[in-house]
Amino acid sequence: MKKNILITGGAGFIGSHLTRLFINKYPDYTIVNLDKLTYAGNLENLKDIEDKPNYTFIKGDIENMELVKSLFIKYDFTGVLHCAAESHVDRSITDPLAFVKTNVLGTVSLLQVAKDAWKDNYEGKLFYHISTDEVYGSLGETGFFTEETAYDPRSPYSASKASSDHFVSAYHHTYHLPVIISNCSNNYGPYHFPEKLIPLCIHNIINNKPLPIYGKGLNVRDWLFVEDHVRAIDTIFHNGKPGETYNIGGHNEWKNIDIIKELCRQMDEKLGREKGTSEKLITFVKDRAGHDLRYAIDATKLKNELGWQPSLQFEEGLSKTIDWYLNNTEWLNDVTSGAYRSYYEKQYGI
Ligand SMILES: Cc1cn([C@H]2C[C@H](O)[C@@H](COP(=O)(O)OP(=O)(O)O[C@H]3O[C@H](C)C(=O)[C@H](O)[C@H]3O)O2)c(=O)[nH]c1=O
Repeated sequence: MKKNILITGGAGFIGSHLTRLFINKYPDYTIVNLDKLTYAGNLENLKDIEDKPNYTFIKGDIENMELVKSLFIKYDFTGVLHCAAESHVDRSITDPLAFVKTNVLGTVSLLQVAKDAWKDNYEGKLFYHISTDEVYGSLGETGFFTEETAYDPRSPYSASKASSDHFVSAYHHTYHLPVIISNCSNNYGPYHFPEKLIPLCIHNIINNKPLPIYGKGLNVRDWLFVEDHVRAIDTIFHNGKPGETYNIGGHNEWKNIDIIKELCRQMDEKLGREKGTSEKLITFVKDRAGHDLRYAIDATKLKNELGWQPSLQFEEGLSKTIDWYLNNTEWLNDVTSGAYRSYYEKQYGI
């Protein structure tokens, strides 16, 4: 069946994996990727699919309602997969307003355009918001987030995502816009911008730089391979129930210090370095302000209702991820040096 779908933030980490999956799996779909190409959005992430006939890239901001309206008119979208977001918690602590702008105002602008474009006939339409488990706040040493857990965001980043989730739900309740939200745990995998824990430490191990561990490294995250996440989004987009929320997680909890030790172990082996070499780079630094202790997802609803489960064991996913970075040092050097940005700045005039 033919569909025209708008993916926002398709040049980002999760967005590029999602775009690739949809382009390759659904040749009958027309996919329009609207991305502002901020520091974390990178067209190199989509090099392998950029010439596909069902793919179009538009450089632009989700807050630009005139632009988004014109795209709805031109492409007659039946679906929106909304990935565009500022995503780094540390950046949100130093610049909260940037997060309100993109994550809150950007999402509401998009909702408004979708509602206006679809208001005469919601049949077959879906606005899908890709969100985070951080909206639920922080867990103690036990328990899991379920879809019924009350929102309790604690960082400017999670507050902005919680707010955007609430707007998505509000458009459903007030205007009956068909929406779905999924809240996912920490992702890892290829094309992850090296400001986040895993790619940052891979980059630093390669370059023999310190591995900064906040506090004592005892905070816990539930890690999911990004390709498993986008498979879940695909399943939910096609089979989920409008108005519903789905939690997505890896059931794969690690203390930060343990995950970095595992990363060091694998990288010493792959780089042919003596055992214990990379661990010596571990450096405990000042803790993140308001650092959430633990996230863990109960993804039973997704498993029972839609049959999704993670496919990859963590050690294997981490090994695949490290191999990708070792084979793509040019990508890593470009995104850390700014060479890539200046190339696309010239190309797209930003
Ligand atoms: C960058 C960095 C992080 N950390 C700690 C902080 C966290 O406890 C853990 C992971 O940090 P990271 O910034 O990679 O990810 P989270 O803060 O958990 O948030 C991530 O996962 C959720 C679901 C999203 O929704 C966010 O968009 C995504 O960024 O390592 C360090 O100890 N050192 C460092 O240098």
